[in-house]
Amino acid sequence: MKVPELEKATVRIRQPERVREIIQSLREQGVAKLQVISDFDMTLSRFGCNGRRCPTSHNILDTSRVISEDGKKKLKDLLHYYYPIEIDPNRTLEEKRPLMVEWWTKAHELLVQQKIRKGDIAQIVRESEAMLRDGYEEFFERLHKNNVPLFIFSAGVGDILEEIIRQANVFYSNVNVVSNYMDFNEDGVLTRFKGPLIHTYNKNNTVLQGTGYFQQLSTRTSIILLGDSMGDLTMADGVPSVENILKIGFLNDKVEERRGKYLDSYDIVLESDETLDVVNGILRYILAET
Ligand SMILES: Nc1ccn([C@@H]2O[C@H](COP(=O)(O)O)[C@@H](O)[C@H]2O)c(=O)n1
Ligand SMILES: [Mg+2]
Repeated sequence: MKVPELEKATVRIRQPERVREIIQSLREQGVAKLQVISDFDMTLSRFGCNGRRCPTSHNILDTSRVISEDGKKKLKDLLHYYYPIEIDPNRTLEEKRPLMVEWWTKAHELLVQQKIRKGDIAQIVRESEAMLRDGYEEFFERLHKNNVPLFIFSAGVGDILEEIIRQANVFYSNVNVVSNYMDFNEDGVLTRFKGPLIHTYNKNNTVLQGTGYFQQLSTRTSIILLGDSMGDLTMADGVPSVENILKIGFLNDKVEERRGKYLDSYDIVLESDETLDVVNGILRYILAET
C-alpha cells in the first residue's frame, strides 16, 4: 500500500494492520461504492489561525458586526461555560447531551434576538477569519471529479458554512449539507432556527429522518468518515449496509488528555494537523491515482 502521507509526524494509529486492510478494501471495492461523510467545523475548517483559534460557523456569526456588544458578551460567556464541557473526556455522552441542547438553544435564542438579515450573511463570512484546511481544493475537486458524494453533517450554522464553501469556490454538485439552518421572514430577518436541532452529540440517524439521503446512496457501502469530536463517530449510523468504514479523527485541542479515547475510537488520529494531506493521500490511493 502506497500512502506516504501516513508517515507524517501528526499521524497516530492504534492498529496499523487493520487500517491497511480497510484502505486496501476501499480501493478494491472501487469508486462506485465510495461516499465520504464529514463534519464541518474544525474538521474541514481549520482549528488554528495565525496562532489563535479559527472561528466555528457559530463563532463567525457571534463575533460579527451585526451582533450587539451585549449579545457578543452573552454568546462568549456561553462558549466559555459549555465548550469545556463539550470536550471533557471525563464526562459521559449521556451527561453531555442535555447540556449541549441547553447551549445550542440559548445561543440560537440570542441570535434570533439580534434580527440578523439574510442579506448580510455573505459579507459576514467575507469579513471573518474562516479558513478551510490546507489541501481543501484537492479534496473537494477529487471527490467531484470522481462523482463521490460528500455529505457534510454539521452541528454548526448551515447558512454560514455553505457560504464559506461557496466563497472558496468548491460547492460542487456532489456536496450535500445537513445542519442547523436559519429561518428568515418575508423581510429577510432571522425569526428562528429550523428543526430538528443538531448538536455535537446527536449527529446520527435520529436527526436525518425524512431526508432519505443515505437510502438514495444504498449502493455506496464504502465510507470514509471525517470528524473532530467523539460525537462525529455516529454520523454514518444511518447508512443501510456499511461494508468498509475508515474513521479519521482530527484531534485539535487538549491533545494529551484526549489521545487515548481518540485512538480507541478513530482508525487514524491526526494530531494538531491543519491539513487534509493524509485524507488526500488516502483518496489518491483509493481512487487509483498514485
Ligand atoms: N454556540 C455554539 C455551539 C457550538 N459551537 C461549536 O460548533 C461546533 C459544532 O459544529 P460541527 O460542524 O463541528 O458539527 C463545535 O465545535 C462547537 O464547539 C460554537 O462554536 N458555538
Ligand atoms: Mg467539528
